[in-house]
Amino acid sequence: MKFISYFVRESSRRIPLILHRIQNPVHTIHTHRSAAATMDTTVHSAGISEVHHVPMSVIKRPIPSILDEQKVISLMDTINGEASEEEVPPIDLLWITGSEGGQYYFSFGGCHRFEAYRRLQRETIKAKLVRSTLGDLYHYMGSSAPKYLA
Ligand SMILES: Nc1ncnc2c1ncn2[C@@H]1O[C@H](COP(=O)(O)OP(=O)(O)OP(=O)(O)O)[C@@H](O)[C@H]1O
Repeated sequence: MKFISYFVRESSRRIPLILHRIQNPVHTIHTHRSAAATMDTTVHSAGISEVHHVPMSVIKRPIPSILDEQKVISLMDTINGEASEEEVPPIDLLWITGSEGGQYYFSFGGCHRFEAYRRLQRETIKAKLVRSTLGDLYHYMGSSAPKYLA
């Protein structure tokens, strides 16, 4: 019994240490899957387990959000709580490589979570990166999709 509890404790310590650097400016991947991250996936990110800490400054949100103020405030409280932040799942980002090699991160959903992280002046937000193409962006933006990526 003592051995089992030692093993469980040691394993759970190791999980958050699985950190890698993949590319700038998205520095880290972790494969730790919280209950929220596991259960609260979208159709786009259902097969993606890696969660990245993506700098807020690199995320493009071309469509303005319509926000429920109470929900933003409630999310800010949850995110600020040391124990409760895990209850907020990662947002999805469309990750597009431009024709000249630049990396672009577009966000369409996750409006309330993004706004809560923004108001809290967090430098990064938890996100799943959904590999996407300019064609995918056209689905969201039609002809307003940025031409500089093509
Ligand atoms: N205090 C809270 N208020 C609202 N959602 C919370 C809160 N704490 C944790 N959550 C979780 O955060 C997620 C919020 O996702 P939700 O789809 O409701 O909003 P959003 O994606 O940020 O905004 P939108 O759907 O408008 O784009 C849910 O998975 C919810 O369970």
